[in-house]
Amino acid sequence: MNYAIIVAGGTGSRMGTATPKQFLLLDGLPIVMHAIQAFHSSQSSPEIIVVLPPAMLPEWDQLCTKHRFLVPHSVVGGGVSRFDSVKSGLAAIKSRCLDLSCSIVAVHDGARPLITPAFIDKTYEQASISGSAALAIPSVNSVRLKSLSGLKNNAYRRENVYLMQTPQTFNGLILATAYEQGNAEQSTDDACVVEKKGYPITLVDGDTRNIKITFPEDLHLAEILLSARR
Ligand SMILES: Nc1ccn([C@@H]2O[C@H](COP(=O)(O)OP(=O)(O)OP(=O)(O)O)[C@@H](O)[C@H]2O)c(=O)n1
Ligand SMILES: C[C@](O)(CO)[C@H](O)COP(=O)(O)O
Repeated sequence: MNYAIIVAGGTGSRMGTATPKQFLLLDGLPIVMHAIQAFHSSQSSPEIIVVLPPAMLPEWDQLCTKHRFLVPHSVVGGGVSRFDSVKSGLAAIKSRCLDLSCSIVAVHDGARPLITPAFIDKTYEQASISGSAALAIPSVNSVRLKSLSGLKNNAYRRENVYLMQTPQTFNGLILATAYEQGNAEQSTDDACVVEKKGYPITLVDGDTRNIKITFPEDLHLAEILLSARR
């Protein structure tokens, strides 16, 4: 069984809008609904769990009705950090899946609306082979690393640097076991959490257009990228 956890429980503080960014409109539809739609359209056809800010739960049905959004999914409340929100999504999967080792679970940012079904399917296929599959793109800029003291910096081979995207997709048991660790709350992505538990991460070529909406200018870029698709 395939599952998708779409994390949309953040506040979007860097975006600076009163409405959390994942509910802002992109081409007339809330950003997070684009991501949900892409998973629904994928051949992997996962059961979709959307993690929302708890305060948003009572309004969600009305938002779906307003936008005639009929894609099947369930919703759960998120936590203070992305880590906590993924855990909420995993708890929902655990309550309905008897054997997690037979499942594949993708985690995707609700703030990445331009993901396509083809890239989603690539991660499910690879995770079913190697247990993990995280989208990543190579750095196109030169890279320097700061020393631990922060006082020096040195050139680093950019060929060795990959920028992580989502979805990040895993065998369900691997992901659930990794998220039981108490010392991984600071991890910024799922690959980090899984790696901390000692599992290897398989990188899958990502897409430069699969941007995360973080700052206001990202929304303008997303509009342009979306119109170029048509
Ligand atoms: N407590 C949280 C924090 C983040 N996220 C989700 O994780 C994704 C990536 O996080 P980010 O882009 O950093 O979103 P925010 O945390 O909302 O943004 P900011 O850091 O600017 O406040 C987003 O889809 C966001 O909604 C979440 O589900 N629960
Ligand atoms: C998961 C992620 O999108 C991979 O690039 C990213 O790490 C999220 O980080 P943020 O600090 O929540 O923006």
